[in-house]
Amino acid sequence: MPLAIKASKADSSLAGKSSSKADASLDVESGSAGSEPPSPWAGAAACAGNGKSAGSSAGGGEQGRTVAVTLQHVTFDVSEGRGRKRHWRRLLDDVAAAALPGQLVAVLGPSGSGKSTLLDLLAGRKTSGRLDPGSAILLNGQPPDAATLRRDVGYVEQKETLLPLLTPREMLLYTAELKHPKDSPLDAKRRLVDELIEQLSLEDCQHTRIGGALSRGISGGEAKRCNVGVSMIARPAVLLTDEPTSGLDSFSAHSVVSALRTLAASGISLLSTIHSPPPDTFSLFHRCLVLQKGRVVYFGDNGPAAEQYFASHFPDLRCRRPTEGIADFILDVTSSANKQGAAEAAAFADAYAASDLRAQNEAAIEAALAAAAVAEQAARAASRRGSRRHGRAASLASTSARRVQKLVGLDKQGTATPWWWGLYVLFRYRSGRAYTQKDWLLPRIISPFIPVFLLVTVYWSVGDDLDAVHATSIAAVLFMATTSAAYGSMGLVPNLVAERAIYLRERADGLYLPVTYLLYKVSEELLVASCVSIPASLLVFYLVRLQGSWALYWLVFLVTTSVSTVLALLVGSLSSSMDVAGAALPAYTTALLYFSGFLIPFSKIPPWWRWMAVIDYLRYSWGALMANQFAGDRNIVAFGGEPILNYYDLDTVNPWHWLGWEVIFFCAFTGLTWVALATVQHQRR
Ligand SMILES: Nc1ncnc2c1ncn2[C@@H]1O[C@H](COP(=O)(O)OP(=O)(O)OP(=O)(O)O)[C@@H](O)[C@H]1O
Repeated sequence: MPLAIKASKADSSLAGKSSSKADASLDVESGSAGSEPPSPWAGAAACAGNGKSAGSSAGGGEQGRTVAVTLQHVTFDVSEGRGRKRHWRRLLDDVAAAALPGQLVAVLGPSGSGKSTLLDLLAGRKTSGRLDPGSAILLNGQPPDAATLRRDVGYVEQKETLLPLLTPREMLLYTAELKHPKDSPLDAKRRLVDELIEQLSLEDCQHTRIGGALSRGISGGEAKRCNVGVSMIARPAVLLTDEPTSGLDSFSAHSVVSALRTLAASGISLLSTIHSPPPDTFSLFHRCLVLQKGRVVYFGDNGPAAEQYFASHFPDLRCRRPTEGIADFILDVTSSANKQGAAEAAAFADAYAASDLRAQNEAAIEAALAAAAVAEQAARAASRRGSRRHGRAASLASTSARRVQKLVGLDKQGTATPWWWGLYVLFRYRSGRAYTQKDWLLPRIISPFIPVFLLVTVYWSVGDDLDAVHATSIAAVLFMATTSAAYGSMGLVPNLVAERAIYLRERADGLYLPVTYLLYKVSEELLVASCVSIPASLLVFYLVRLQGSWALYWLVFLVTTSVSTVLALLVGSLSSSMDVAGAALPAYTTALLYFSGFLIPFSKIPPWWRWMAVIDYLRYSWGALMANQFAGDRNIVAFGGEPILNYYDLDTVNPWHWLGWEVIFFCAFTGLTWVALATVQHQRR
């Protein structure tokens, strides 16, 4: 257990005196493994020198562009509680730090210290809270607009969002096809993928299926590195990674951080949150930013400099154990201080606030900003268009987090490729692979034939004798055919909910528009459903000996399946979880069966429920099938001497018109699903 941090209560003069020694470390080489970059602030010059600023460079994927990230006075609050108990809680308090080109910066701190919040803010992905007007989050000295964030900042979420059926190579190429302009040659995209596979050491698993929770695939470390590769496809100048080593053994964790280090060496500014890395892995980071309860406890070089800082500012602090890494030590002493009380918890941050190290860091950030401003000015002069865009850029520094999110979240409509290209790529890579997988294909082919088998064997040739008893059986056959089409799509819901994290990440990355995803999903399912529906409807129609037009029977069956498919998509996009979706769709479909006209004829439905029958798409399906079957002379007398269509209030129905109504339902549900996919947010950050 660490000693109580008595020294932390020392006044600022103590901190100031002792810091001078530690602060000298800013000018020396990083104590971490490897050689680059030579000085902590070397990137500032690089960024000023390349003349390409975040606001002025051309489209994403441009190699050699460098971007310095600077944070000044970043203060962020979220609201908690309801009604009169509502209050603001401070998650980040006056944070100042920087990540310069070529630097790998570790963001460290006890659980709940605000590490992910900081990354989310940097990426513009925070969906709630307010950023203090004095906060400045700048890329090359400029508040970024949505397009700049999308182009220059890559974000690797903690949980992998990879497509289980693809291999790492296919996953990267698929992302490249959507993230780069459609006109850029496929060979160039392949070369980029080759380069990333090499940088991330994915050669051995590049042709192995990624797999998922239930199917064996690549290892955890390989999946993490592939996840990083997906974010690197657009060649962002800044990469943010949230706990890239979580859940990995020490060897895999080291390989992931080594890969990040390689990426940093190519000029990327990299910030990564990390938890308890092994000492040799942590030594790969150039700099570290330590947060405690949202305040900066240390920002400086990793390795001996950090050790020296803590030793000189807190002489009463326990010594580092022989086998303990500096990251574990910092985490242990800050977490213990959190448990000891508010004064102890604040002591580390208070000491840093009063230290020369902080003053030096702030001066260096100012210098980096000045250098970036010179580069920006040159770039602006070179491009009037760039200048106009710059003028329009909303000030991220003085905006609320909701606005930040609006800039890059729901408003994020910009994609690198047109919608039809997105549809082609989704279909080619995702559907192309799904169609070859028996786990995906067989349930969709076999399940429609189960009700067909039952209908055919139970009602074999029943249509040969059109008497009152058989007419009732045929009405039941048509009702069951409708019901099976409605329930058949329910199996899609779990797949949709499970895929949501991938959809949200791909949308946030600007890979495609909601309408593209919707069209891909609907066409992927309906292509299979159309093929299966032909033999299924032929079997029922001719073996049960139904009458009327087979084409109409098939079309009604197909359109009903289509409506239920879109409905499954709608429920999947609206439901917050698998449990909700699993309960909502069967409940809604069962309610529709009551009002479909078979169980209760329309005129016998209580008046206050008739509206439900009017908007019940199954009523139009079954009604159209009945009108097709019993039209004209076939409208035989059934129940109580009444012709069957009259009994069911279907005597005036034109089956083609009712099929048209079904098509209208299909369009309406498709529109609603599009709105749901575009607006409903399930991830609150
Ligand atoms: N939108 C929000 N609304 C309310 N509280 C939030 C919100 N976002 C984050 N928090 C809270 O802020 C604190 C910091 O969260 P954050 O995820 O940034 O911590 P962290 O340092 O990344 O923690 P960990 O290491 O455990 O992942 C936590 O207590 C979290 O519950």
